Amino acid sequence: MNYKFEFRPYQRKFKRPLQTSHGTWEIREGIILRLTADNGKIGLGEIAPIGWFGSETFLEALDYCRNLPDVISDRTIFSLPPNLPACQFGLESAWESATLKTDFKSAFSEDQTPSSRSNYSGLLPGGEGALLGRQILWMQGYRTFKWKIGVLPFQREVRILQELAIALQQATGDHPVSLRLDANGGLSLAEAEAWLQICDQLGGILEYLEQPLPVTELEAMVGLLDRFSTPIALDESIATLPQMQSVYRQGWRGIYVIKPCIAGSPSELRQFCHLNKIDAVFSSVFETEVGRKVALKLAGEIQHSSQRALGFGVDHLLESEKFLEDLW
Ligand SMILES: O=C(O)CCC(=O)c1ccccc1C(=O)O
Ligand SMILES: [Mg+2]
Repeated sequence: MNYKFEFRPYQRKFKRPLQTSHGTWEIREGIILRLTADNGKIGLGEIAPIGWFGSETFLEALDYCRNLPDVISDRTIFSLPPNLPACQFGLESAWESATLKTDFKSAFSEDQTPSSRSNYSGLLPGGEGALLGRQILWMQGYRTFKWKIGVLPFQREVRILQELAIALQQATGDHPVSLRLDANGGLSLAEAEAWLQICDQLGGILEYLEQPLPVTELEAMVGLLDRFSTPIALDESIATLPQMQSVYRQGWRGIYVIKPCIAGSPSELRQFCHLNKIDAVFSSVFETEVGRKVALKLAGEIQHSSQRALGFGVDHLLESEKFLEDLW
């Protein structure tokens, strides 16, 4: 089968630049794909790379799209090299929706993704902003929160964490409350140990510490799993499927943060998660609704038994995605 291939780069601003231990992020750049099958059926897909995180860069993805012909075949879609994981995801998911029994709209009206905010983790603003941000997200219905650490000096962040934890412990309601910390690989071993000691003392509400150490420090992170009761989640270390497979073979039994939009082929991701019993948390890369729908559908197929909140509570951080309506 052949498909007409079209693509549109887009830019979407963060309302406030996002601070992580990798630096500041102001504009999310990505590419929307459109495949039109011979029978007229249309499938959309999204390429939303994060170069600093371990996928191809936006420019590498754009270069790949510019070099594709106007008409492509199934063979092209399923033979992308592993160094283009966000492109693999975008093309294959566009292909899935162009070849599905149902059309794009009805495929998603039967969509099973949870609509209650309590099933999602809300990403807090960095630094002191987390405290007010927590109140706002709470009122919107979030009960799981994620906060980036390794951005401000250690002592300042510890004080903010303690305030956050007290606020969360005092907040009332039936739904369990939890807090995730994400270091984006920016801690030293000594800092990670100090954080984990504090986390262990906070007890129940601390769900996990995400990617405390750089990608190269897997063994040290395995060591942390044994020495502290707060669980460790890998994120940057398992950005793409080959990395997930490698870490799994090396015996990682902590949490896996999966970002479907940069992991690679959705069908291979499905297969990996069905074959291997992993404790998975699905997570956004600030994609638009085109990629998010596919990612959440995958999460629903894979994460069904897990109680963990979906890491897709990020929309409040970005400007509107209305531009999607005028791309074609
Ligand atoms: O996982 C979440 O809850 C929100 C998404 C998120 O934090 C994120 C978004 C884009 C790039 C990196 C990350 C990250 O988890 O490090
Ligand atoms: Mg992370």
